[in-house]
Amino acid sequence: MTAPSPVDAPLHILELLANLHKRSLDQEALLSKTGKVFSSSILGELQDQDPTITTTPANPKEQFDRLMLDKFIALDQDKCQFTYQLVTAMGATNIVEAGTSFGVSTIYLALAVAKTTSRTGKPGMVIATEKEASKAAAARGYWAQCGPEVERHIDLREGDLLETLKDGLPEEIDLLLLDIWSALALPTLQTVLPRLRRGAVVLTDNTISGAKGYADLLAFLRSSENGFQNMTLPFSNGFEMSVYLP
Ligand SMILES: C[S@@+](CC[C@H](N)C(=O)[O-])C[C@H]1O[C@@H](n2cnc3c(N)ncnc32)[C@H](O)[C@@H]1O
Repeated sequence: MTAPSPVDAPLHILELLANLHKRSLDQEALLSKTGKVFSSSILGELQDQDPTITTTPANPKEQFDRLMLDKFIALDQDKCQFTYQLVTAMGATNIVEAGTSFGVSTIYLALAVAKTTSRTGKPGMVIATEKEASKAAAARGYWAQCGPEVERHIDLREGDLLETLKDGLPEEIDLLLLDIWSALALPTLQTVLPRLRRGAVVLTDNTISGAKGYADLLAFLRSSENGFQNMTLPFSNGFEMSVYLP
């Protein structure tokens, strides 16, 4: 028998999360033959399905971004629940999320931080990041539906995260969630790295199926001189848990 959800939250939030995960999976099923979205390689599959989509080799990134504008691409529900458990177990209160999209994983992070801050009295914040204004606005709408307990623990930084994460990070970060286009993962880690505390955790989505795109990140994480201990957790498509022990 499957264990019930570990997420301790009011019913309206659990129902909202279930609904958002379903919408995300429905979109992904339509979007990709493999059922998952990893990188701009999705463009070829999209064109097969809808010949009206034109890909211009000169600007595949722009085309990809346009196609992703209304897509959730939410972190899978079991990975979100695991992340919630981990954040709670660590007592993590300073978290960076790259990226945020419509804010599904952010809700789990904020719920876990809220729980720890109310127990310990420590301040805590999820620094969320999204470059698309329309996605950021929708995410804020979902967080408002969750209520002030969730909203007040999220600092959403709109724009390119390589800029928005440059300043104003807490002295010590407990956890970094890398749920971002693979090419951005290593630059994001390098931006946040100076603030990672000893014992901080970096979680990276899809490190089995996306191993090619993540080659530079995985080489960095697995190089002994960079201070990470890594394990690929056996979730669908892989979920890398890297503990920073320099
Ligand atoms: C996989 S989705 C994140 C899903 C989210 N964690 C969730 O579970 O709902 C990645 C998001 O990163 C955003 N993104 C891509 N490049 C970015 C950048 N340079 N700065 C900030 N956000 C970016 C995309 O617009 C997309 O919405």
